[in-house]
Amino acid sequence: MLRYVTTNPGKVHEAERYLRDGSVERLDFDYPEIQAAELGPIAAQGAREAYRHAGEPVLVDDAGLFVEGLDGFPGPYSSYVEETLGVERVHEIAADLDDRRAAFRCVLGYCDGDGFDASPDPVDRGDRDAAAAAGPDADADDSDALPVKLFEGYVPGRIVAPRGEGGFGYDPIFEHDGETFAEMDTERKNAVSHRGRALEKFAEWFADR
Ligand SMILES: O=c1[nH]c(=O)c2ncn([C@@H]3O[C@H](COP(=O)(O)OP(=O)(O)OP(=O)(O)O)[C@@H](O)[C@H]3O)c2[nH]1
Repeated sequence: MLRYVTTNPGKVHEAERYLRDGSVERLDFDYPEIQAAELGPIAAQGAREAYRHAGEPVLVDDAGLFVEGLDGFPGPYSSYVEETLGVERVHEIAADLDDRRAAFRCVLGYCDGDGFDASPDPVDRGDRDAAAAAGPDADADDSDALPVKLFEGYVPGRIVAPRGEGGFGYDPIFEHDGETFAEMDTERKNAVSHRGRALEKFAEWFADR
């Protein structure tokens, strides 16, 4: 059984379409997240932690909002900023910027405790670089050697005044193609979103392996 490991019901709701054949179940576990400038290393280490906890194949989802005019902030800190400042404050800060372009990114990390053909891609390389930069202690635990396969999704947009009732998180202030994510139904959001794109890549790879 594959476990989709997250504390965020909004993520699970969006993933259901891709995971609905009964072979995946949500596991509500708050795995420890490392601090890093990129999502890849956070998802990779999170997948290892989640696998160690679950003892069966896991998929974790690390996501964030990257605002151009704020040099990518809040990025990997999106969850913390949502909890502390709140989405409305992020919009207020962005409203003063000349450049309100933004992007959502999502990295899914899959770990089954086994080896598989983890052909290097830019995200995988980022993980290795980050592990090297973290110093020798980063490799102290044997589980750090567990291979993790990463899948990335990205969607460009811009920050606008809040509109719409759907979705979760920053959805009301993120506009793509004239609509905010909170104005889209789940199917429409999945068709264009960072998570939908990453899940599509994962589902294709998972079915073929
Ligand atoms: O408007 C949004 N539309 C999205 O599609 C979306 N995806 C993620 N986010 C936000 O970005 C942070 C992720 O943080 P995150 O990956 O650490 O997840 P999380 O802490 O919510 O749960 P977990 O999966 O780690 O348990 C959190 O603030 C999420 O609300 C989104 N906001």
